[in-house]
Parts: sequence; structure tokens; C-alpha cells
Amino acid sequence: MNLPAQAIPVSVLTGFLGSGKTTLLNRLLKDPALSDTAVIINEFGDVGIDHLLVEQSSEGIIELSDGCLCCTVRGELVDTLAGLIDQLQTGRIKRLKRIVIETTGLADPAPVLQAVMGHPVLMQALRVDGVITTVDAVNGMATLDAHMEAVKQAAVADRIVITKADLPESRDGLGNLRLRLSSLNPAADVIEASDSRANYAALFECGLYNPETKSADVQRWLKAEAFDQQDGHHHHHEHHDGHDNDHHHHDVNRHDASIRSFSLKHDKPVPFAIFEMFLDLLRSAHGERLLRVKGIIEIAEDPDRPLVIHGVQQIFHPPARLAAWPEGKHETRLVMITKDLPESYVRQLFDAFLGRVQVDTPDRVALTDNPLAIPGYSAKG
Ligand SMILES: Nc1nc2c(ncn2[C@@H]2O[C@H](COP(=O)(O)OP(=O)(O)OP(=O)(O)O)[C@@H](O)[C@H]2O)c(=O)[nH]1
Repeated sequence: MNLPAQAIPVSVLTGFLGSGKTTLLNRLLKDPALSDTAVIINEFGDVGIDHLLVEQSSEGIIELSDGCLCCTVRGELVDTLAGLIDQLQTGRIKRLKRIVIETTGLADPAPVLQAVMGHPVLMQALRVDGVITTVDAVNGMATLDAHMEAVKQAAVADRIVITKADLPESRDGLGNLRLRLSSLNPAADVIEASDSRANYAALFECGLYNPETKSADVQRWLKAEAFDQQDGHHHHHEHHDGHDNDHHHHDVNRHDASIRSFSLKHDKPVPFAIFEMFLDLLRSAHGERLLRVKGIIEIAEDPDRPLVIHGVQQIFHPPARLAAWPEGKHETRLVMITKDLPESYVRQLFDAFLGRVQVDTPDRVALTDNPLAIPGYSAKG
């Protein structure tokens, strides 16, 4: 996790096909707060030659060549980012305050985040600001029903922008769409594009580093309270193999039912090796299912300097140490958004590693012996 002010913030703008990413970005780029922003746009069908494209970056726009960012263009994204950093360091670009990567509508944003936070060179120079996801007020519900990618894009967002809410045909469904989005992702701020407040301040600077205070702002970044409020709503899921039986949510789509958002806490210091084992097991056995994991950990060996972790699927940023705890009590907090990984399973694993074993739950040895066993779920999928 890069905290220093020099690290360039990277925002990922995602959202389903035609949901209004480019329209939103064009509007935002008129704001002087977004001057000196390099925009990397990954379009289908564009033909580009890498060095030519990177040269265009002095004008602020880089378009990646065709293909899906999550697979074929992934290497190119890393090259493009590395090229930008190189040009900045060698003085060919004078100023670069921010990078925005607009993904294709079908892309899973996870690999884009991973490219920034899991790459040994890039992560020296860049820091993840956040994920902004556009959701179309007219077609959003149907898109979420039909496309898992759209559900994932909403689930990993830090900010969700509802577009086209100005169109009269969106009115009837808007309330339900908002409910669905906040149930999928309780921590993301949801804002309408037509709202004058959908501006730079509302959509950017959602990362751990707060440029105003020039320090880490854990509360703003982790938003653990939002997950706590949500926890109560989720408990009914757990007894039914992930199927939703709550009468208030009878229309929840099966895609949404596979997504879980929850927080874990512990009020005693955790030996580093124990925490590392817990996380390693989760990553190696269920990495694909961890859409996003953030946390602040009280480590027994150095309890005054909390460890901050951030991961997307298997890839975790190397943990950062904060100089001190944010105000309030020292407490380990982890927030997770998972897919096909029930909260109860992760909770039991966490408890087992911390030695908080209940009579009817397996202990650490039992879980490490058979880490792939999730009740009600097959090992793959
Ligand atoms: N009325 C209205 N139209 C919008 C809004 N946002 C986008 N649109 C229109 O929706 C269409 C698609 O918008 P784009 O910004 O191109 O969407 P996109 O997500 O970038 O599209 P792709 O790159 O194809 O995935 C365009 O015709 C826009 O003018 C909005 O808030 N209100």
C-alpha cells in the first residue's frame, strides 16, 4: 500500500456496456481538479501501436488496442502504466497527477486493480484510489440479472454512479435499483450522475491516503460500519446454502445471492504468523472468491503500528504499516466482499485461527486439513 504523497492515484472507471462511463468521464475531465490526468481507455476494436499511443499521453489520452482488459490487454496495461511512469521520471511528461483507467463494459475490474497493486515496479509509483462503477438506471436491473460481470463491477466499487436517472422511464425502478446496489455493496456511496454533487470530490480520493490530511484515513477507506449494518440483513442467508429466503428480498437474483459483504473483528492482538496463515489459506484455497479484502490488523509483535492490508482475489498489496492507530480503539477489522464464499465459512476459519473455537465448529487443524470444503458449495465455481 503506497501512502506517500508522491504515489500517483489510479482510479478505475468501470460499468456495463453503454452505462455511461465515457459520458461521465468527459464531464469530470472538465473539472480543473482533474487536470494533468492521464486517461487510459480500453476500447474494443481500436487498433493501436503501443509506442505511438504512449506518446499521445502528453495530451492526456491513451487508448489501449483492442481486446478485453481483463485478459489479452492486461500485459499492455502494465506496459502502458510503466511507460507513463518512465516518461514522468525522465521528464518527457511534465506533470501527472492522476491516472484513470476506463475498462470495457464486459471487463472484470479485478485484474486492472491487480495490475496496479500486485506489480512490483508499478506499486512503487502508483496507489489505488478506488473503483467507480456506472450503473444505468433504465437497464441496470436487467443487466444485473443477466450478467455476472455487472454484479461484480457493482460489488467491488468504492463509488457507484447511477446514470440516466434523468430519463422518465427510469423513475419507477430507481428505488429498487438503489436498494439492490446497497445490498450488494453496503460501503459504496451511491450517487446519481445528474446530481450536481457527482463531482470530483464525491468520486475521487477514496483510497487509504488522504491528500488533505497527508496521512492514512482508515475509517473513510474501510467503511467497516457500513458492513456492520449490513451484517444483520445477511444472517438469514447462511442457513440455506447461500439461497435467499428472506421475504423482503424474494426477488433477489441468483447472481446477487452469490455475493457476500461482511466484516470481521477481533479485539486482541494477533500474532503475525497466525494472521498470515489465515490469509494465505484463504488466498490459496479461495482466492478467486475474494472480490475485495481490506483490513487493519493489530499485530501482537508491534501492536501500536497497525498493519493495513488490501487484496483483490489472490493478489494482495504488500502490507503497509501505519505509524499509529487512527482515533478510537485498537481493533482488528477486516471487510470482505466475496463470491460463492459464505460469511459463516470465513468467520469460522477466522475464529479457528484466533483460537476462538466453539463447541460445534472445527478447529484450525481440521480446517487446514480440508480447506476446500465449504458447506453447500462445490470446490470449483
Ligand atoms: N439521458 C442520459 N443519457 C446518458 C447518460 N449517460 C450516458 N448517456 C447516454 O448513453 C449512451 C452511452 O453512454 P457512454 O458514455 O458512451 O457509455 P459507456 O459506458 O462509455 O459505453 P461503452 O464504452 O460502449 O461501454 C450515450 O448515448 C450517452 O449519451 C445520462 O446520465 N443520461
